Amino acid sequence: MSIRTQLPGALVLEDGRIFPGVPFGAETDAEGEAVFTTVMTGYQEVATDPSFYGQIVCMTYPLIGNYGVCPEDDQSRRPWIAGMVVREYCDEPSHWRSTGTLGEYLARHGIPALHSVDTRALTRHLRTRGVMRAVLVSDRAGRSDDELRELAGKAWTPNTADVVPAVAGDFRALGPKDAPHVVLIDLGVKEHIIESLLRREVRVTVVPYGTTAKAILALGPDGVVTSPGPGDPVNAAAAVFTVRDLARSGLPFFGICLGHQLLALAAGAQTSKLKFGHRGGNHPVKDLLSGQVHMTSQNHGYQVDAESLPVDQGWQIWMVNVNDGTVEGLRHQRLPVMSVQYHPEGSPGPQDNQYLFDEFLALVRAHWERRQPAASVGLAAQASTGGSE
Ligand SMILES: NC(=O)CC[C@H](N)C(=O)O
Repeated sequence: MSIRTQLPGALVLEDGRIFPGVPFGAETDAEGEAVFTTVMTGYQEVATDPSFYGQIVCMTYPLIGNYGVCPEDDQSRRPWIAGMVVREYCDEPSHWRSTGTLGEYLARHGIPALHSVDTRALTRHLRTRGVMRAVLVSDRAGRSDDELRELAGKAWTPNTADVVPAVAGDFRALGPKDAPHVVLIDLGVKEHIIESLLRREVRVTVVPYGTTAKAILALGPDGVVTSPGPGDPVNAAAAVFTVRDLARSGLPFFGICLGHQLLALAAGAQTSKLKFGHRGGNHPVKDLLSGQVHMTSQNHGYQVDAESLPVDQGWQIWMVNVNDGTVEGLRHQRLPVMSVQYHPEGSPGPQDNQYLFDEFLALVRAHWERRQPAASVGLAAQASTGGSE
């Protein structure tokens, strides 16, 4: 028996492969879908990104935990991952913002993790075979490999039901009252999306999953954002009609990740599962209108099927992934509607695509200005240019 097989814990995949490891975090078992992300930093943002709900995340970057955790980096109210798998874990973090270790943090939330796992072999396996069901066991003692394989084969995954209600948030009114008004449909939003909007001095009303288009329009928005979220988009049916009605209403609309997939479904297009998804901080995406390539932060397992998009109804593929050609953004020729499959807010990942919030909010501001009485628009313009007379 090699030393590696004597490690106390293991990640067991549904196809029978076993990856031994040493437990940290909560000493318990977890089930979910095994996926990998290639981001080099941002393990806390990954853990608290609701789109990772029900997934056991393998971090390909080989050293995790070295800068600890801090409350400001949380992207939502708690970590949602089912488990984490890393190569080397650092339990003695060093960073001026750190308030504790990743292990304590995961333990506090009941989430198990493994270190000393051969994450390169695991990643190559998932890339070749595709993401799959898995169980993470902290202590294998008393259970045979075959018993564990059976558990892995029956593991729950977030792909078979509507999992948005598990993560989605409540109603929130944020930002200045007298400002362009964005309504954000929260399907599992990351805080940095909300911060990216508020930083640009708009009013943001966060509404829960299930809010109807009629109720949203009654709030008097100047634009609507539909957030990222977990699971298979076809299961988030409660939002498809809402998105369809809002996109058709003529209001500026920005769909992000799950929001982009729901926009495509609302347009009559189809979505499908990618073999191993896009999760990382350096996915190149080409804007087909400008010809520019941007480095993007991504976390998705599903895609919009390009050939199913009703182009005869004005829908356009705006962006594509340079690595595999998948659809990364949509626009409409007549409606002020845009969507991206990636994360313009980064966190983790590059901030290069923050410009998308500027582009969307330019549409939102134009809508707001059209609604103002002529005299007050003049005053607002004077105030914003520093005019005092
Ligand atoms: N980040 C997201 O919104 C992900 C969307 C969807 N759950 C997917 O995996 O494709």
